[in-house]
Amino acid sequence: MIELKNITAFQGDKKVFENFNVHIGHGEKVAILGPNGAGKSTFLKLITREIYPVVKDDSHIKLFDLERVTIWDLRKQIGLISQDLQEDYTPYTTAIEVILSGFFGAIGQHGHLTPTPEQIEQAEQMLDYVGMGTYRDTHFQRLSTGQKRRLLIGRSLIHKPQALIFDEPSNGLDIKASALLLNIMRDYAKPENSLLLTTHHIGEIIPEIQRVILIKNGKVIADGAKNEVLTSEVLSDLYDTPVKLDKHNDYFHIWLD
Ligand SMILES: Nc1ncnc2c1ncn2[C@@H]1O[C@H](COP(=O)(O)OP(=O)(O)OP(=O)(O)O)[C@@H](O)[C@H]1O
Repeated sequence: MIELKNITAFQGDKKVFENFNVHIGHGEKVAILGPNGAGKSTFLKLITREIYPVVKDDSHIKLFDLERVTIWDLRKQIGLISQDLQEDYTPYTTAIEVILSGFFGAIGQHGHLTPTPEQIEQAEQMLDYVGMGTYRDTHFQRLSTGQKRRLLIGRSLIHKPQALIFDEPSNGLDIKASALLLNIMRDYAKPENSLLLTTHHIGEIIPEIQRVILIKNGKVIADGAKNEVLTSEVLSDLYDTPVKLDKHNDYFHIWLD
């Protein structure tokens, strides 16, 4: 479904990746871990076409089995959560407009994007699902960080995408909202749906995520089955910090050693 081959990519003047290779198949659920600055968001931004790789003969990015995919096709296929997206919303967008914008792959609701009555009804149900029903017409600027994040979660799901791309989705969420996020991811993680999650919270790797990719300094240092990749030694090395890892009910927990 997603193939990055021999990718070289920059963020500003910083070369983040050189000959970077990753392949993710249909229906895979994958967690991407790595220290700050490792390249996790850059990887996701290559997929969402927020940044483009250096053009080279032997490199390509294939998305949804297409060499060429328009940004609009892409937005129909994926549901996205990222900090950048949250920052792109204008202050006067209302909560329901944030959700509705997901139908159009747009940031906010503009005059030329007219939702149908069915879409409005679905958006209202989604507001309830993410616990934001009482904020239907509240402006984005009047919401807390976690409330904004709940709206983005709703926005990412409303058009029933075949892949969710969640870049640190739990930023700013309280315990109840984090639990809601885990439930939402588990609900979504059906065999036909794909999920790519970056997180610094190991406990967010839901049981349905079976593959973990570790990135450090722009390189994949491990990629494989969760139970093989995630060990105290490997994570201590990844974060240059001694940590202990434990597993309980198919969830991992980490603490400082
Ligand atoms: N807009 C930018 N201009 C220049 N360099 C950037 C820019 N954005 C990111 N970088 C650099 O690119 C590298 C990779 O950043 P990236 O955001 O992909 O890391 P990350 O693994 O997502 O980190 P974090 O866990 O902190 O979110 C870092 O060295 C960072 O400093």
